[in-house]
Amino acid sequence: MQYKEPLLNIRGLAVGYGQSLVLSDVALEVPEGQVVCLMGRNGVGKTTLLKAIMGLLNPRAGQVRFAENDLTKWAPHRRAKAGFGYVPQGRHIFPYLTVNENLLMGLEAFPGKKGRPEAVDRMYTLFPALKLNPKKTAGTLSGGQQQQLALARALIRQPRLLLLDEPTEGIQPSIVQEIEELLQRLRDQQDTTILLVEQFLDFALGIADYCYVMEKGAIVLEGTARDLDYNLVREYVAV
Ligand SMILES: Nc1ncnc2c1ncn2[C@@H]1O[C@H](COP(=O)(O)OP(=O)(O)OP(=O)(O)O)[C@@H](O)[C@H]1O
Repeated sequence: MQYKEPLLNIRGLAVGYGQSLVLSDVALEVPEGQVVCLMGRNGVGKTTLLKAIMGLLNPRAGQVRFAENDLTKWAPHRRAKAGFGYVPQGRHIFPYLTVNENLLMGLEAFPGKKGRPEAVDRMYTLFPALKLNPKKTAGTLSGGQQQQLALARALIRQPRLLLLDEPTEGIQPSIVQEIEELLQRLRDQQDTTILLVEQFLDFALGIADYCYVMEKGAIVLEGTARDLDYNLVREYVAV
């Protein structure tokens, strides 16, 4: 059978800040249509890896391949156009803009995109809580609603690969469950491929097809969510 390259294919990635090297020789694959989760304690390098994948940090070695193209030297906006959607840690919504304006900002870099009202309506169908408050200033929403808005702003462009940095951080359990259901629906119905950074173990194992565990800038454990040793993963993730 012919080898099919995973949608996202990271090889030998080394990334650092100034003198310090944070990631070394990281290899990670995200097959099309799957949810892959990256876990690990605070400070092991998960956000650094997502930023390097998004093109916000330049790697010192290694390759980022997407849909069989080498994107390693591509700028972030070019990766976004190629189909990357990124929801950073801390959400980074525009607090002084309304919910509706935040959603439209998701399309801003894509002036040629037609069907804006349809795109916005699609997001309101996915996130009914946002539909209740389209004119509300985003900064006054609850943490859970802000997270939903950040997700919607990334999803409005229908990215082929969604990069999510700790979507459950600081969010109440009922909204965590809503986000879990949404990610499952995205994977199952819309065929969105997801790379999720997450420290909330039950959430991660509940949604992921495949998991990587990171320690001190290197992948130390990987496997399907079903086969991974729960207690061992917990040891790596527990503070
Ligand atoms: N802008 C920066 N300049 C210098 N060092 C940084 C910078 N950002 C992160 N680091 C360092 O890189 C290492 C990895 O940080 P990173 O944020 O990638 O970890 P993380 O696993 O995502 O942790 P967290 O869950 O706390 O976000 C840490 O030691 C951190 O202090």
